[in-house]
Amino acid sequence: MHFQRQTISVEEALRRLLAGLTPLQEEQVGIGEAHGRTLARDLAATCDMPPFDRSPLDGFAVRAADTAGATPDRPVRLRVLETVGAGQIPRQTVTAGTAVRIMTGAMMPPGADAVIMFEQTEQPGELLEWVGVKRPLRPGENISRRGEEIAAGTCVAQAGTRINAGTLAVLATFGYAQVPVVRRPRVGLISTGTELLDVDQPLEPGKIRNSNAVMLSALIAEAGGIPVLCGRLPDDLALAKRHMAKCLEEVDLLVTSGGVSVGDFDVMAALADDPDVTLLFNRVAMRPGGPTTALLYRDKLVCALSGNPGACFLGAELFVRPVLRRLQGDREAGLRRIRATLAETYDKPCPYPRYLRGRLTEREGKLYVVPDHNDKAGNLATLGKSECFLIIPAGGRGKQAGETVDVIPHAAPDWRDEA
Ligand SMILES: Nc1nc2c(c(=O)[nH]1)N[C@H]1C(S)=C(S)[C@@H](COP(=O)(O)OP(=O)(O)OC[C@H]3O[C@@H](n4cnc5c(N)ncnc54)[C@H](O)[C@@H]3O)O[C@H]1N2
Ligand code: MOO
Ligand SMILES: [Mg+2]
Repeated sequence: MHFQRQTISVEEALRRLLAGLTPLQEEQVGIGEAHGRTLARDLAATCDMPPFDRSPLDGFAVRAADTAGATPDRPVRLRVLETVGAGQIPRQTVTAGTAVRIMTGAMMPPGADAVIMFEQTEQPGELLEWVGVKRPLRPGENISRRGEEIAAGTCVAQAGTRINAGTLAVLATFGYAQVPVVRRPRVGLISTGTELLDVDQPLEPGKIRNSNAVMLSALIAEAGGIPVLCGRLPDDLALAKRHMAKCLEEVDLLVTSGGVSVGDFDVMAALADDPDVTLLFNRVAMRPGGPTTALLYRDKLVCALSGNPGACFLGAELFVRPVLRRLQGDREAGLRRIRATLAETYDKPCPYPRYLRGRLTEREGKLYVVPDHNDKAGNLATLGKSECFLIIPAGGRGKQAGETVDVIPHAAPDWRDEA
């Protein structure tokens, strides 16, 4: 068994994982299916936005010069030529002494160079043949100019961007009914452990239900992958190899849980000696999840996470999520770190950096992180409440309340599985 292992940092482990990855192929999806997908190409504005000069208000389109000297007591009266609603094309030209009644979003009539809102005219709400303008306007006032926000040809969405509601609005505006996205990575999931029962099975002595598989499925889907459940494996090396090889044929990446430590039955650890395997790492300087392993099996990536639920969750967030983001072309795949003030002392010493689950709170403009003291690698009761990992550096006596620590927020879990 692999008692001698080279320990590498989390950053180095991530570097090794991402180094060999190239984004998967492009495919086209309808915009209705594009939410949560990742753009495969830069997309440009196909027209100016707005595409024509328009009114941002309900009011009157006028010539600013006509409104000089207007006051509430001495309004300037203009003759109203017509009414233009959004979507209509004005027929009249505004000339000296005239105005056009115009609605928000409607095209500006020729001749007009400003808009006055209803509220700044006499008798707003009444349909009259004239309008009394109660203040002077500057030329150009209250007009949204063609192309003022976005000029045609400008890049409006970049390759590698995760498509959210806002991106969808941009794509729709420019007529992208079909969207070029990166194919979603198919991720095989294998749970190792003779002790595992399915979720719907009654407990038996010495056994536990498989909680990692559904947790990992959800995390994979959140990161844009398609989880492919490849079943459970007893702790048998030959069987594990055969099963893994078969599963790998159908997927882009395999994620396993359990069997990475130095136990007699830790099958994933034993694979390190296999001639078909190139080991990327099998010990990371972190707690929990120190024995987290990554390897290439016949050139396909296998992330072998620790079986302990807390360590498995950490491994998935630190390593599997960035791998999936990179496979989808996200150039910034990696771990976003922020700094926060520790709200409660955590003074357990540890030879490696400790990645504690935590929650973020804000008080008087300052960001605090509250560590989860339910931090044994096998504990899972508080997983659902975790918002981030906070990092207690190696050695020393932990960190005192009030000290600053590095924090890795969980990626916003606003991506539900759309597979
Ligand atoms: N002598 C040593 N023993 C251990 C060491 C060590 O350095 N020397 N490291 C410990 C650490 S740290 C961890 S982490 C675990 C890693 O264990 P494995 O990844 O080999 O995982 P297993 O042994 O298969 O299981 C660990 C634990 O998790 C439970 N488990 C496994 N799979 C699931 C699942 N799908 N759902 C829920 N729970 C699961 C399993 O029953 C065990 O209790 O090794 C330590 N030992
Ligand atoms: O690396 Mo283990 O998950 O600390 O117990
Ligand atoms: Mg083990």
